[in-house]
Amino acid sequence: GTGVVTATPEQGDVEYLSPVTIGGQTINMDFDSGSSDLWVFNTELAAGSQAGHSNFNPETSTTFQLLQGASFEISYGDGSGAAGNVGTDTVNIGGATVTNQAVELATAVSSSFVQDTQSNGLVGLAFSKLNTIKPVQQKTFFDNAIATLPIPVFTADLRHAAVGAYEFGNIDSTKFNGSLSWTDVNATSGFWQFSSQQFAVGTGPTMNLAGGQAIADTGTTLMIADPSIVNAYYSQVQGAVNNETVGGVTFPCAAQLPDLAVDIGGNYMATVRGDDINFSPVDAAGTTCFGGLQAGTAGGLQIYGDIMFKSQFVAFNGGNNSIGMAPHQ
Ligand SMILES: O=C(Cc1ccccc1)Nn1cnc2ccccc21
Repeated sequence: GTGVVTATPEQGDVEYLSPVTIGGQTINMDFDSGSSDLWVFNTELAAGSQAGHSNFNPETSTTFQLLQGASFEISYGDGSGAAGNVGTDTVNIGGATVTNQAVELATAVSSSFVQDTQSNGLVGLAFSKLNTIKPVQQKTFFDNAIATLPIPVFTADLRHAAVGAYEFGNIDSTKFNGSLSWTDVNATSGFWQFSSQQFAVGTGPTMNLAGGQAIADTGTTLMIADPSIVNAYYSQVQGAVNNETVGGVTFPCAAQLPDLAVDIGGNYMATVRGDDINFSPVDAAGTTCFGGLQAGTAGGLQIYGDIMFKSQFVAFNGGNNSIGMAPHQ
């Protein structure tokens, strides 16, 4: 069957939380198309780390089974991470159910996860080759569910400061304008990766980024793009500066922000709304704002995170490794 769950933004759209039922226990988790581990806060964690969180209790689940000798250890691009043991249990996401899903029980989590008490773990939705479980790598929820879904797809409908949805096994065409533009994905890296070699700032000319590559990553808050894109963009924003102290580009919160169009696989120019690139104030007075578009390393892999998803409905097709995109309805 299909599955649909709400995707509720935290304050400031830092991340989106969705309800996941593990062994009959419903826990709000962060769906992450940029990684491939399903790990959860749980009663094995130190009490100080559990505080404030919903903690899965493997002992009260009648379907949980420990995966003897298995462990995981994951670290993310922002330096955060988690590690622990592994079991299997029945995982139900909005009706889409997998009976023997690898459920990773963190025994150690980094402080940024402990502090974010609304998030109680991650559901990795990138390719299973990135799963960190040893000695035997395990499959993601989507990989396990795909054979039972009417169509081998999950979709992300993330909104600015509003409740959206993740859906498995169905494409809800009432959620986007026009038709989806489909692009082949190169799964070699384990990410939902595609070429992105052109961009345009506002009504300006289309510019080239030879060899540009990007991933669709719901687990990243911002949009990390090549410095050439970031410089071209903020050259059009009065008062934009590279602010070392806060660690990125800031500008006056009153600034008029142009849209940014980025190429998706040579088939489609995805327009990211300028408003969504005004991410958050950095000062109490709300005078200076932090950009939702920030620079990665020149020539590096670009990370199209939630800032892009707020403008684009995205379908991930695991049947033929492609991504479909269209503006939100
Ligand atoms: O790790 C990344 C991408 C990233 C961010 C910053 C610098 C370099 C690369 N995103 N991500 C994907 N899942 C995540 C989970 C937690 C934190 C970040 C997460």
